[in-house]
Amino acid sequence: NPCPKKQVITRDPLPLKLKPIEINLSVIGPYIDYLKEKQGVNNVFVNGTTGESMSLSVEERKLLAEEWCRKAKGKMDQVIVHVGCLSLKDTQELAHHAAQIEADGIAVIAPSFFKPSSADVLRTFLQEVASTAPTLPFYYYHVPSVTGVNELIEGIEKVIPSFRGVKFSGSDLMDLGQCISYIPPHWSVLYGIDEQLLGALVMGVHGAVGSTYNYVGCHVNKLISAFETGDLVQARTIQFKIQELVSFAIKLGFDVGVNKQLMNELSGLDLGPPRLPVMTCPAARALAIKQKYDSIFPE
Ligand SMILES: CC(=O)N[C@@H]([C@@H](O)[C@H](O)[C@H](O)CO)[C@@H](O)CC(=O)C(=O)O
Repeated sequence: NPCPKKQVITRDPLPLKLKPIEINLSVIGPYIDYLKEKQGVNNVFVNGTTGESMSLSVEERKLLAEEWCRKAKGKMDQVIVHVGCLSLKDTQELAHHAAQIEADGIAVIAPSFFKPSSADVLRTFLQEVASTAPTLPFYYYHVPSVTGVNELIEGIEKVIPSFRGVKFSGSDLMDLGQCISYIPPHWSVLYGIDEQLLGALVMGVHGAVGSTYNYVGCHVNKLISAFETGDLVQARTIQFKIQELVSFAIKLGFDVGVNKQLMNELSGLDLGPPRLPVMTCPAARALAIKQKYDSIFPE
């Protein structure tokens, strides 16, 4: 019988939301205060992965970047605005805008639908973007699935004089080490895998950009200080705690939507839900991760 009478539906029904979730600029100011005062975070990287940039319109990204820059003035050391889009024109428009609003730097990820066919092609894409904001420090947002970083950065300063470093979101320590050993002293490599930052610090990264720093920022600052003073036992202890939290979350299902909910719960601010196709985190999952957080990092 091709048409069974009974069907068992085991999936949770998807929420039917016809209108996209709107951005809420009013929470940015209070969120900056929370990051600074409660997490000891003094630099922000906005409109990246955690900020769901790829789900936002160019206009929305401009409004968000503007508000971050305005509210962070005098409070944060740096606001780096990620401006990468699938379209070169949109990326250029956002880069130009970031310069107008006096962001401290821009970062660009490689387009991921029509992927650049070689490092040379990607370098040309980045060069075209950088030329629209030539005075802004420029960071390449490296996600290894798109292209190798080392072939890309070799000689890049000749075509992008404003090049200042890489946001490195790969786990290959050989690739990372070669990137760090290549770069001049005025560039930075910012590491993007929170659960293995300590390994990257040993390799020589200069900083870290990560989603979990929204709520473990204060602990990561202690990890970095412990590393810098040579207290590896303490640095490892903190790193292992972060690993415990992340692996617990991954087992339950960890994505940008879950992160967003954790930011809500742990900041105490109403930052709202994510936008489709990122799904809102089920309440039970957020609660379980929050309880785990509280047990790993008691007040
Ligand atoms: C793929 C991804 O979202 N990576 C995160 C990490 O912080 C990641 O969530 C964390 O290491 C847990 O795996 C960040 O690198 C993303 C990030 O910094 C950004 O918002 O641009």
